[in-house]
Amino acid sequence: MTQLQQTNQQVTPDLIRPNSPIVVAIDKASLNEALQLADQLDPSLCRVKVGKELFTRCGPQIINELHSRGFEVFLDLKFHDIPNTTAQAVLAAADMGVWMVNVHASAGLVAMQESKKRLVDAGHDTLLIAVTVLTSMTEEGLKGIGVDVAVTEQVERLALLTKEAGLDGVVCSAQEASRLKQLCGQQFQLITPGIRMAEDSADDQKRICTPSEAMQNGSDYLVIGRSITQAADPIHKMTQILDSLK
Ligand SMILES: O=C(O)c1cc(=O)[nH]c(=O)n1[C@@H]1O[C@H](COP(=O)(O)O)[C@@H](O)[C@H]1O
Repeated sequence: MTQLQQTNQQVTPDLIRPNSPIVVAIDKASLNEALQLADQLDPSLCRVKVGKELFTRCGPQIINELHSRGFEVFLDLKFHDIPNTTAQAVLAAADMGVWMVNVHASAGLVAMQESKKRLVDAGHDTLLIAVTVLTSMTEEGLKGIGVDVAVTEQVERLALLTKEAGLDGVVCSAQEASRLKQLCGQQFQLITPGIRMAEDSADDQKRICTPSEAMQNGSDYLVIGRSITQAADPIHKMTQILDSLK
């Protein structure tokens, strides 16, 4: 580990490791709104995800604030760049002490391998996962970007590439989870957004599942945003979701 990396690393306070598959996507537009929501959530019942909007507005301060409240944080910045840039960005994320970080599998094998190597070399145990095909995409959407195969085929191809690179798992739709567990093994972690209760609006998500379907299919973690964050009572909604998993 270099001196620079050492000095960049945050000392993370003691975090609570919840026995829960739920990761709440805190897709809010300001530090205040994000913390207002976080203060209603319980770090023993869920983890939280910080994505592009919130991180671009608040920077590392939001990570520190969530850590100080005991939350394990998934920093979802979906890095997609040349290998050196991707790997250095992953290292910078891990230096903040986050629980999980992601890249796009379509950045390629070398970018993923290099990212994993820099985490290992720096002694980080941050989980590193790769996005396969966004849950907002359909076969038609893939065709539009020149990928002329079925969504499931592309998801499987990118999951196998991610496994080959030595990453911990992938982001996929829960609709693909049982097939990916067969293909990549039980240890390969499946993080699944696009989770909706039957009564919820799908919004811009295309490949969706209910929480219980997702768990039955083999998801390890359920990323849930608007169903919880835009509910009149987010805690009540989360309790309903947890009950639906019993
Ligand atoms: O990497 C992600 O978290 C992600 C990948 C993906 O394929 N689809 C997807 O929706 N996400 C994220 O998961 C969250 C889903 O939010 P809701 O649709 O509001 O539940 C958002 O923060 C997305 O950025």
